[in-house]
Amino acid sequence: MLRSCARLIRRGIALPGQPQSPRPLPCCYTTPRFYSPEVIRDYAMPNATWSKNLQDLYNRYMEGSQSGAWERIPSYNATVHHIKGVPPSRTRENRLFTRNLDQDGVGFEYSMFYNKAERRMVCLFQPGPYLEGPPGFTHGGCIATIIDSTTGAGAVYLCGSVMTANLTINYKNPIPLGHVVIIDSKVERVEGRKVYTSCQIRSHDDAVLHTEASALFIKLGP
Ligand SMILES: CCCCCCCC/C=C\CCCCCCCC(=O)SCCNC(=O)CCNC(=O)[C@H](O)C(C)(C)COP(=O)(O)OP(=O)(O)OC[C@H]1O[C@@H](n2cnc3c(N)ncnc32)[C@H](O)[C@@H]1OP(=O)(O)O
Repeated sequence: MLRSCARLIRRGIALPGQPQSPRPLPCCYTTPRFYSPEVIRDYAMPNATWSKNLQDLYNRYMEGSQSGAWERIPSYNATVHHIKGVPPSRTRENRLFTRNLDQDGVGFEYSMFYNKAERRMVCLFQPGPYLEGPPGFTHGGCIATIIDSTTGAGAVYLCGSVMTANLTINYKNPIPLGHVVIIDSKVERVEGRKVYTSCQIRSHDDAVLHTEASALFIKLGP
């Protein structure tokens, strides 16, 4: 028992009633074991794994972007590239959770469009086979992730840097893997540092309401 407690403490894991001891980052975070520098790519562009439904919706919003109503949001595989601009190649191992797989089509396949006048961020989403929860359906945590990312991107585009403080989700109908859905989010109001957003997920043809959600983001300092 004593020996296993000592082992936990050595690994920096806090025992009940004890503060967590500082410990160095494991080497997998500090040495480039998992990545080699790669050319930066915009993941929000069509690829061969997109279904006709996803491609058709994308084309429709791209037409909307020609009138200036909608703006396509580029998407890279590290959050820092959104904030600091895009270097020619990746230099860090960290990856954005929704863009962390090397193979197209198996995970989060999506593209976002922003409507500034309506404070809306829309995400066209095709969940791949690696996002399974119940057999054949999308995992609820993945649905939460794409809602957080869409409402969060809407809050960022309106207000700058934010963090999610609260996310409330009503799962109404399961989302079959491979089916295309539209995540339609809106900034409802801004009160001081608080940014209130709402969101609905509907099937690509608008026939099924899959999910309803609201999220609160807090604006961060400069
Ligand atoms: C993010 C940048 C992305 C950039 C991308 C750009 C391009 C777009 C591309 C791709 C989209 C990607 C988008 C990704 C989105 C993902 C976001 C996440 O996953 S964030 C990780 C999960 N969230 C946390 O880990 C937060 C942990 N919590 C905190 O750090 C703090 O609690 C924080 C910052 C939320 C607030 O802390 P305080 O100290 O700054 O502020 P206090 O004083 O506590 O709160 C301010 C006000 O807010 C209320 N408040 C705070 N939390 C609340 C809550 N849970 N419910 C209700 N009110 C709350 C308080 O009551 C206070 O209100 P009163 O001013 O007094 O009226």
